[in-house]
Amino acid sequence: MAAIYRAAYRRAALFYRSHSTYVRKMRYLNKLKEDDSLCRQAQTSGTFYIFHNLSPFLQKVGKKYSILQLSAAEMKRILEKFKETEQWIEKSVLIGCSDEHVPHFALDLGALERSVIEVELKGSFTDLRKAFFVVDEKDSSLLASAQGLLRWHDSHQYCSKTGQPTQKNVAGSKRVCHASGITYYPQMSPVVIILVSDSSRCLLARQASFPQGMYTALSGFCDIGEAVEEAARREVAEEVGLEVESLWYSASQHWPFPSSCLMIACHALVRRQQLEISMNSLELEEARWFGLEEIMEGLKREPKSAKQDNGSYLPWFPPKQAIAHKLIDEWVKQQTSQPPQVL
Ligand SMILES: NC(=O)c1ccc[n+]([C@@H]2O[C@H](COP(=O)([O-])OP(=O)(O)OC[C@H]3O[C@@H](n4cnc5c(N)ncnc54)[C@H](O)[C@@H]3O)[C@@H](O)[C@H]2O)c1
Ligand SMILES: [Mg+2]
Repeated sequence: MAAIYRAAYRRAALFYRSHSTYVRKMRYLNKLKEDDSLCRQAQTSGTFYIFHNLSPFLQKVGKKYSILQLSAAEMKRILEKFKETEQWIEKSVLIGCSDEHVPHFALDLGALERSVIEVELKGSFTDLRKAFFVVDEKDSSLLASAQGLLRWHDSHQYCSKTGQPTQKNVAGSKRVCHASGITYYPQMSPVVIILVSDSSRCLLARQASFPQGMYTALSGFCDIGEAVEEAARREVAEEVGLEVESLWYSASQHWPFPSSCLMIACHALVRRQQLEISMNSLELEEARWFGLEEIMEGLKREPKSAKQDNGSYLPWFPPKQAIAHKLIDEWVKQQTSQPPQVL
């Protein structure tokens, strides 16, 4: 028996020595997703981020907003206040873990009285459209993915083939319809976002629904069967009537509005021979070229200071939490650090 334990100990020690903190963490999370009883046990020692009808709970200290992590014991105390049983904990979804393998869960308390929780925990459930932009950047991506997963569960309670209820696994990484045997997995919609440039200017556009004065890069949902490159070329052609000459990938981001998009951000150069914009006015209100100076001024401008005395608005661009901001920033860096490219 002792030999078996020694061998197991040696294997564990080897695993710890030969894998980084990151690898161990990812392996642990993967195990929690696959193993219901391990995950149920993890819920008793994990921390909880709470939501109310998809709005995350925020606390304000001075001018700073932060998200609250409840311990399992605090979570239990809140639920007991409502005479709700711990069964509620089963509704939570796994959203990550610390380097020390403390698992993090998100739980939507939408069925409970909102104001009672707010008074008890000294904070407020805040619409994600505000919360996303006022918390620290790492917290905004955590809120976005937690809300995305909770939203997906909320809207996939029934099997689309049989109409029967689906059941989530403990971690919330899938739902199963036991009548049909179909397994459903959380989904995101791929969206391309493209910053078009003619090498000395870049093209930004606005939709009529945008806040006044805000311009951003072109974007669009990928069609089924399309590669990212094809979607990017099609969107540029559809929205502004230009043909992309070359395209390169920059970065990606999970974007929670209106619901779970995977933003795939690219830079594109268009043919110098055809720089005339032919805007699709069903989708866009305005699309135009911006020079470097105007972009640099727009990046410094706050939405609040964009309104002029005559009622018109000076251009401003999405905040740093949006991947469009990164694309615009990168374009400025290209312009200021490299000689202009000749097509
Ligand atoms: N994070 C950022 O920096 C950033 C910047 C720009 C746009 N976006 C996001 O990109 C998304 C798409 O941008 P867009 O409005 O230009 O797209 P778009 O040009 O494809 O037009 C939207 C239209 O596409 C159709 N559509 C096709 N597939 C869809 C799907 N899976 N979900 C919803 N609608 C679908 C609908 O008719 C919708 O009205 C938006 O959700 C927007 O919030 C994010
Ligand atoms: Mg679009």
